[in-house]
Amino acid sequence: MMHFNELVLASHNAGKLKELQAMLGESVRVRSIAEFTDVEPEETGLSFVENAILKARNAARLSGLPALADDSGLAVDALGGAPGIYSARYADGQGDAANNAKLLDVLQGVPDAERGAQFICSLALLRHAEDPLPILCEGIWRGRILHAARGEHGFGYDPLFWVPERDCSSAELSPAEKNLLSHRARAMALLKQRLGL
Ligand SMILES: O=c1nc[nH]c2c1ncn2[C@H]1C[C@H](O)[C@@H](COP(=O)(O)OP(=O)(O)OP(=O)(O)O)O1
Ligand SMILES: [Mg+2]
Repeated sequence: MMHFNELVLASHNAGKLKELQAMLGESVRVRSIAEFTDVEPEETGLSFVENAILKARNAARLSGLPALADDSGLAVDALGGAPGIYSARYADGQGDAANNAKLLDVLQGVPDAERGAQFICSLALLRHAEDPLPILCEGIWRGRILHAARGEHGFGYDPLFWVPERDCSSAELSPAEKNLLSHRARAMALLKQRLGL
């Protein structure tokens, strides 16, 4: 079991930060990496876990605090798991709307039965920048890619992600409900267990 008073969240994504903060609740004082830098580290890893460690290590180094990073993305069955770790960069850095437009375009004509997909979240917590044994947790959320965007909540690919257990898109879920079901919620539940929170 491990206790901190404070940790830094190593993400520059406002949607993610909101969700992670809500899930951590009052259990720990959360600082943002934005207090320490505007520069985003290059995500050079070939797996979610490598990128999560890289981002957490960078944040721990810059802040001197324990650091939690989230590397996540969408893996589409019909695309062999793409965009995967490249989800944020799918449309060459043009942002969420362009990423979603590209995904719809690439999946044009693919029938529902072949539109299965999953969100993946890899969390890495480093107690300090040289921590040789990061705490690693992951979560997966299965769904399917819609034919058009639905809903206004969330961020990223949420408007295109059909949630079978709720019969709506991820962007139609309330923030509280998404935070009970999502890949990030599952990974965070495991992390909280590991930390005794
Ligand atoms: O719950 C989610 N709902 C919708 N989309 C999501 C979700 N979770 C991840 N995603 C998408 C957004 C982005 O296209 C990619 C994450 O990329 P990823 O590099 O981990 O995050 P990021 O660059 O936005 O922020 P940062 O690296 O500073 O944490 O997957
Ligand atoms: Mg990123």
